[in-house]
Amino acid sequence: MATSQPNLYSFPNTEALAKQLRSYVLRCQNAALARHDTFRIAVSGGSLPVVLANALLAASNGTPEDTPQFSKWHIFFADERAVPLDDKDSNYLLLKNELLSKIPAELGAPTVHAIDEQHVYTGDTQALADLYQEDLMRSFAARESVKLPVFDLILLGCGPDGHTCSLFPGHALLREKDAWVAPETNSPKPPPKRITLTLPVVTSALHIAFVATGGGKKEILKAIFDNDEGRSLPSALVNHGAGDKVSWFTDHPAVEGIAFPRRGSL
Ligand SMILES: O=C(O)[C@H](O)[C@@H](O)[C@H](O)[C@H](O)COP(=O)(O)O
Repeated sequence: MATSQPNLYSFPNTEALAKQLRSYVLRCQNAALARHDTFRIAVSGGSLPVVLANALLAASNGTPEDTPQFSKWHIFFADERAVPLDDKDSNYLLLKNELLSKIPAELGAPTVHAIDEQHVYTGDTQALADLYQEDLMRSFAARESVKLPVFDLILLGCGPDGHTCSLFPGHALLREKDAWVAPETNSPKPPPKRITLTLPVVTSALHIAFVATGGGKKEILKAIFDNDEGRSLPSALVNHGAGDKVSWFTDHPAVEGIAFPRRGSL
């Protein structure tokens, strides 16, 4: 467990949030490119792709620091629904529609690691998770000694029950220690079949950001940040496991009445 605390940022509206999220993601990108000339990132579904697109498709100030170098990005999915890639429930389709298809050609194209669609049709969610883990191994485990992949950045959402990725409260998956990617066959949020990064993979990332906006998130954020009973919620477990590597990007309605100290800028 980390001894440091997560960073909780709160902004007046989603435009202000997107601006700061852009700075944050590009700082992570620039540090990663300086380190290993590639930027390995995982993204969630839900409301995140829209906010991310607002952040990244905004006009650059023209400096290299403020420019997404998409050709050096490897984008993975923090979780994905076991559906074909053109299904309305696919996180890949959502990201494609909101962001990937709108990236101007001069910014280059990212390498996107989608699930193996053929294994969606077999209905074998374990095999789907295993194949995605193999994809991660090809990208991260050049050496056999690599125990866990270390993403440069993982971008997450937080559900009204405190779930993140497809890690749901009280689920045995939260105790997974070895697998990098695991199947979920009975998700309380539809569709039921999914694959997800496991908690050790999430907390091993260099940077982890949650985006949670709107008054509908108020109660669950209070439970995560202010109440001891919320400690076992999946999103709280990310906070406890990764400490100040975690940054929450929220708007004011989502954190109304929360005692945990918050900041208004990076
Ligand atoms: O594919 C999914 O279902 C998501 O990855 C899931 O973990 C999502 O991030 C949360 O449910 C928050 O969703 P919202 O941002 O829409 O509240």
